[in-house]
Amino acid sequence: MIEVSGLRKTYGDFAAVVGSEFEIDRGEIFGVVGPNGAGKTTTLKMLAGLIEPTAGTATVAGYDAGDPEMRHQLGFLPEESPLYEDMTARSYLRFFADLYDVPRDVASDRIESTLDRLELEYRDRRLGDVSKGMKRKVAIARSLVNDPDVLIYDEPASGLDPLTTNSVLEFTEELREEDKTVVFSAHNLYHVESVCDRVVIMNEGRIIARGSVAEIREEHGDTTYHVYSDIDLPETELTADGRHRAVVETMADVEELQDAAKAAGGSVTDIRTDEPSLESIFLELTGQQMPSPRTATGTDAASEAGGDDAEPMPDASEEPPSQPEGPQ
Ligand SMILES: Nc1ncnc2c1ncn2[C@@H]1O[C@H](COP(=O)(O)OP(=O)(O)OP(=O)(O)O)[C@@H](O)[C@H]1O
Repeated sequence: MIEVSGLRKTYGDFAAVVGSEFEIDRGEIFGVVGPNGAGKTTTLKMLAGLIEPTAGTATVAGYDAGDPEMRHQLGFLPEESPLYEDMTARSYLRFFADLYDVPRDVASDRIESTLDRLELEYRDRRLGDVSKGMKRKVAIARSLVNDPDVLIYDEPASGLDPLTTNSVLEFTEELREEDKTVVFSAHNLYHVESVCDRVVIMNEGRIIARGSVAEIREEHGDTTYHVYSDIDLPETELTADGRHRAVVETMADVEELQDAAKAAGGSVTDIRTDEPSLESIFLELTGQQMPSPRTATGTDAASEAGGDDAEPMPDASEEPPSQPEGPQ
């Protein structure tokens, strides 16, 4: 569904993206992760045809990224998605559906069912008066008004309260069930771990790891084994709950412990594996810390309830350039 080859973007002497290569299958949720400045947004914008690559190619649904025909197959959610605050969710989405020439009755059904699935209340409330989480959901609904096959979401759940974050991630998974292809960038590795089929980890413009989370774990992370025995051994320590435990890194070490326990007249009673989190692998690969899920999701619950965190009125020109121009 998406093919990227030798994709590169430079600004003067600075390379924001350096020769990316990847393919994304139809119906896949594909994560692009990395620290600030890694090149995630630049990559996504090149896929969406919003930034012209300096070199290389990106094709989406068989079209070159940037081909106007491709836009009909694509829904793009920018990292910041200021909306027309004087419109309601319904009127805003109808407006975009009209711009995409979606027949009125089809648009109404699609908009209502999308808003139902996103559990969006206050559909007739002024967008300037709704919470950040609701605005994000409206922006997500906007990405679907033309029923595209490919969704490119830049940090879809960033800065949302945990409840809204879960609802957005679950919604993303539902899109996969409809055979839509979703590419999303994230700071928060928990988001990636929970929904992505495959990921690329970027750092300083380069892809430094790729694959399913399990594959990345296998290739870059060290699994440790927690071995519990019913007898004290030189390798074991006493845990808080009074058990003898050794922490080792290979199965050969586990077998040695089993032999040692047996030789001492005891036995190994339990073996648990401790898999490294994507977060710790990421830290090792990039040397950079990612925000914890708690920090990254933020706490927007109050604003979700009260809707008193209205963002400043955006200029209409701040609308993402991938979408048709709005009312001025
Ligand atoms: N128009 C531009 N001119 C010059 N440099 C740019 C431009 N756009 C992006 N960059 C630089 O390219 C690098 C990659 O930026 P990008 O926005 O793609 O990173 P990112 O991984 O999305 O980061 P973040 O998580 O902070 O959004 C950054 O160092 C950024 O400063």
